[in-house]
Amino acid sequence: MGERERGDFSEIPILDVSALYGADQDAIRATAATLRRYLETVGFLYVVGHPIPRADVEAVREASKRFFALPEDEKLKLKIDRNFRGYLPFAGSTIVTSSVATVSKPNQSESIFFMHEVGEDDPRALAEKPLQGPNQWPDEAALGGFRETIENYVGEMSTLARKMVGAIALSLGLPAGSLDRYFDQPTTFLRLLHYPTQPHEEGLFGSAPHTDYGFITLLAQDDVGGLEVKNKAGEWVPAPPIPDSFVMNVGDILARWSNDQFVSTPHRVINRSGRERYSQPFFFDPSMDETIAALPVCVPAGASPKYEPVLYGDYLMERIDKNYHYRKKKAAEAASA
Ligand SMILES: O=C(O)CCC(=O)C(=O)O
Ligand SMILES: [Fe+2]
Repeated sequence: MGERERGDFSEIPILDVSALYGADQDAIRATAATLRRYLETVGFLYVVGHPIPRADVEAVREASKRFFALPEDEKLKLKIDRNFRGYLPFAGSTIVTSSVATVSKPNQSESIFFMHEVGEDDPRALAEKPLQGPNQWPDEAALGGFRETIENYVGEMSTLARKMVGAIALSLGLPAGSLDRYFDQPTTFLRLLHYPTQPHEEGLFGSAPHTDYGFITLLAQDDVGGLEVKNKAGEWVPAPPIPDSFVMNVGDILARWSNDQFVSTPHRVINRSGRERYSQPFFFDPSMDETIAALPVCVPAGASPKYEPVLYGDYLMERIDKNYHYRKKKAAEAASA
């Protein structure tokens, strides 16, 4: 890709990140510089050359398939709770804050969320801080090894995400560790998604056009395809499966933090393959109690930042309450109380 402006792309670029795991400073800088270009122009890229074993990605996919194959009443025992952990049944979320389209039909997917683990006796859970509590795990008797598989993957993905945090800092000309403190207690979501094959129907999506809320997303998908990313011309550019890659994208808080230097690009899923699709996005976000204010390096001299500073926890709660049916009623009640 040459000099290009934001949104001017017709395919999703591929970045080999293996240099980030070595000691060659020139190679690290070159990787960071390329990353910067992709985050500025596309907001999406494939990450290859990472050290996460294919078997660990596939183990999560197999665990996901086993979970979604359970009877609905078993899955509903883990129904998503006030801390946003658990099972979201088919047609349980509608994206209403989309800037891309007026969305009314429910997403054609079911999913289960696992967030960063917060034990019942953790001060954050005891203080009833929003979105801080334990995960809901399936019965070991029904799905042996499930929790271990998920927790191992979350550990590996967190390490990769921290590598990318360092590369993003470097890409902006900051010291590699300069953003680390924002992720001391990261807000993480592993979402396991199951998309049945869907009928041809206007305005019907597996995942309706949206942008992601957080900092970065690292997504593993199976070999079915169906993810599409919107370019400046309004075309939906496919992000087809590439073996051993993660699709990485900029979320809204990274765009905001970068004063819109980096772009949070709309994307959607339509699964008309005739096959079931499984994907596993991992969302890696700042600590809830960190304030996100425009990075000075991203604000032109003499200009003011485009956005007010925001506490990440407040920002996230607002986004989540707007987007999920099951929370809307509660949020409205709280607002009128
Ligand atoms: O399943 C996918 O490929 C994308 C899912 C997605 O965009 C999301 O959950 O935010
Ligand atoms: Fe997304």
